[in-house]
Amino acid sequence: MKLSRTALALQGVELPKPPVRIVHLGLGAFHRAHQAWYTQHAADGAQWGIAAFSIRSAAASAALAPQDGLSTLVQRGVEDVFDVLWPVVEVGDGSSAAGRHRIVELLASPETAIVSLTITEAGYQPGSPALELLAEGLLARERAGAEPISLLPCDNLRSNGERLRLVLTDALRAAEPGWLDSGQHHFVSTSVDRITPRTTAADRRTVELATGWEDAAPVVTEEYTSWVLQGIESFPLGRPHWEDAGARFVTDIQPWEQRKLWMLNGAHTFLALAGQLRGHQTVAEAIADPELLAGVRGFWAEVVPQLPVEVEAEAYAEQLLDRFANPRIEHRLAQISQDSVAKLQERVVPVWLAERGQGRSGAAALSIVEAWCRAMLAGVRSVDAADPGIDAALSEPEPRYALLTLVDSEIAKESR
Ligand SMILES: NC(=O)c1ccc[n+]([C@@H]2O[C@H](COP(=O)([O-])OP(=O)(O)OC[C@H]3O[C@@H](n4cnc5c(N)ncnc54)[C@H](O)[C@@H]3O)[C@@H](O)[C@H]2O)c1
Ligand SMILES: O=P(O)(O)OC[C@@H](O)[C@@H](O)[C@H](O)[C@H](O)CO
Repeated sequence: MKLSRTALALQGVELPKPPVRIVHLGLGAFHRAHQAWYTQHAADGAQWGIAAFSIRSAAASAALAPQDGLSTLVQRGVEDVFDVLWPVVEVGDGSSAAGRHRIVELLASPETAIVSLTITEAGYQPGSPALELLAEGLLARERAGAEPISLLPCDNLRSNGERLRLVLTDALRAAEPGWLDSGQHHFVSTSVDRITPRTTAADRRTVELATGWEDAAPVVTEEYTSWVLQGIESFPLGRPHWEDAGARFVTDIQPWEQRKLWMLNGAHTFLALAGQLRGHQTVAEAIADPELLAGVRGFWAEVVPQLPVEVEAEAYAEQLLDRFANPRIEHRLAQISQDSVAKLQERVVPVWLAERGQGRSGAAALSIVEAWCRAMLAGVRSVDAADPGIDAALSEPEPRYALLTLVDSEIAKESR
């Protein structure tokens, strides 16, 4: 049996089908494992339907449309726990004319209260299709006279709400000078955490064997999840009560996002580069390598003193070791090694600067940047927005110095 609302209804399983109040851009695995999961587990979740759109490729929407937006969530701890995710009630292909038209229509609708995004870090670059769609939709909303909306970026970026506000203001400036500067919309910074690797054919088979239904796009994730949001007052049109599922609202997100971005994502970036250099393929393999484990621990020892006690960074580090070592989560290093230059600048260089500023060496942070250099010199490459700069640096007489300069000129000078 193929998974769909009709097929489940025939088996006596009636799932909620709430009206669309949330529009999501970036219909990947993570959105379903995280924001859709929180919505499903909010006490009032059955009032909040999500219309979710793929932006870059039609594959996710093509797989989920025949399933009425349903997908199976596999929470992979010691055992697998299977659940059907139902908050996504509509899916579309934002790369098609019809999909784009529907996104703009929904953004202009007074019923829409929230726009959330998982468009990868690249999606926040000027000119990205997601930003252009968002700009078009918000202008249509303005013309329709609908109320201001809440925008909720869920990508691994520092101050992602503010970042979105800035890039969107730029995107709108040409069309309507100064319009978005009036700040009538609400940009909510969020720190999101749940390791969700790309779904494999083996995962699809596992779901079919366990549940009896065929799901073209299940999602496999870990048990751990966390969602920290800044701006409880930023939802004038309402929101699901995500706190019921453990979401936490804070007044200052910075230490939380630093904990997550520096400790988890910084360590992932290191493991992805140094791990591939040492012939590993997954995070679990890499963290089992004593040399890499020592590198991660050394980096965390530099991060922890930079964070306030209330974020419990030491306890988070211990949890991370278990999460990274989970052999049942097959998180491939090649998936997480893209765009390393920008990631090092955001996740590792600030730790080095803070350590130096406090009179210490920052040696562990520096050794991560050096591992990246070694990877580039050894030809261990992934797609990177900085590729032209990397290629140019590699052909310099002093390639190591040129590579380090690309990441941070101070680091380059220090390690000359
Ligand atoms: N997977 C995780 O463990 C995880 C955890 C925390 C945060 N995130 C964030 O979520 C993002 C998506 O992760 P995922 O696992 O769902 O990936 P995915 O590959 O399953 O989906 C990515 C989605 O982003 C869209 N996209 C890709 N490049 C884009 C671009 N340049 N502009 C606009 N849209 C673009 C794709 O069309 C797709 O819908 C990550 O980049 C990260 O910022 C992921
Ligand atoms: O492309 P990145 O480095 O931003 O993210 C890759 C993984 O590190 C990331 O998806 C983590 O699994 C996630 O951030 C866990 O919450």
